[in-house]
Amino acid sequence: MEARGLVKRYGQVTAINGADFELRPGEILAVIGDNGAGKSSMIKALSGAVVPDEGQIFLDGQLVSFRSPIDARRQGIETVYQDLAVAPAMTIAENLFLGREILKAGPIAKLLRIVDKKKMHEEAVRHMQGLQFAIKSMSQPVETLSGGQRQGVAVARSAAFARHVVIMDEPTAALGVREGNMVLDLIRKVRDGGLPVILISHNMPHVFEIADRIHVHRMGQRAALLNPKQISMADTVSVMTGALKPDQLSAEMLAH
Ligand SMILES: Nc1ncnc2c1ncn2[C@@H]1O[C@H](COP(=O)(O)OP(=O)(O)OP(=O)(O)O)[C@@H](O)[C@H]1O
Repeated sequence: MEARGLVKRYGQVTAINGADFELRPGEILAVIGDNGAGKSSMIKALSGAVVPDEGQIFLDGQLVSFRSPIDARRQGIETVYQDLAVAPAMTIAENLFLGREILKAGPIAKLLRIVDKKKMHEEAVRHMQGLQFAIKSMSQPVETLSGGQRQGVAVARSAAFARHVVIMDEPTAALGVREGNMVLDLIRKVRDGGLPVILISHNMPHVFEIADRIHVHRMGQRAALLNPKQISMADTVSVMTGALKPDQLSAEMLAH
């Protein structure tokens, strides 16, 4: 996924100020930036939640434009939001297929929208096993799971339906250490399964643990693309706050 020169203004405020973006196949790209840097606005433009005033978005080299999140979803982009976006009273299997239920075969079943619970259950088991997600039963209501497991269900759902990109907005923010690590593992599995991941996070240790490249956002733009294997966390934070300019960094610290 690529974007060139994205702009979004809210009255006097320019939330996205000519931002470029690039996500490569098979990578986890972390997006970091101070509060108000415009990360969410850019991510919303990439996921159809905001229509940019200017700029272009490309998927596999093709120009695309999203009028809504549903539009972006149809084109293979799934987003996991930080606020544990699952339906607590429904089972894991039902949550995985929420809004995309598999209907039973035949015209009457289709007309009456009779869902094929057995098939959904089987598919859910297959998919969760593929992600090595340890759950006793897919018929368990999501409210009986821990916070980390719930977020795991949201991640698994996005991975099941995304064809191009999975976007995760602070997926570990509400979680404890062990649960956060579990979600990080799951994100790695999503990448290793072939889907590139955009991870918006304020959690530097998580970013450094998992990201292949780091997009630093500052004042509505991409300030730098960093190589987490070559730059320290302290220098990364300095780039984020503007204390360190990208041209003061060595070539290896920059990602290409
Ligand atoms: N719907 C809106 N209406 C008006 N101003 C907005 C709107 N959304 C964002 N902004 C403004 O745009 C700027 C960028 O906000 P944005 O939420 O994109 O930043 P952020 O980097 O995601 O911040 P945070 O890390 O705090 O979530 C801010 O000044 C914000 O007040």
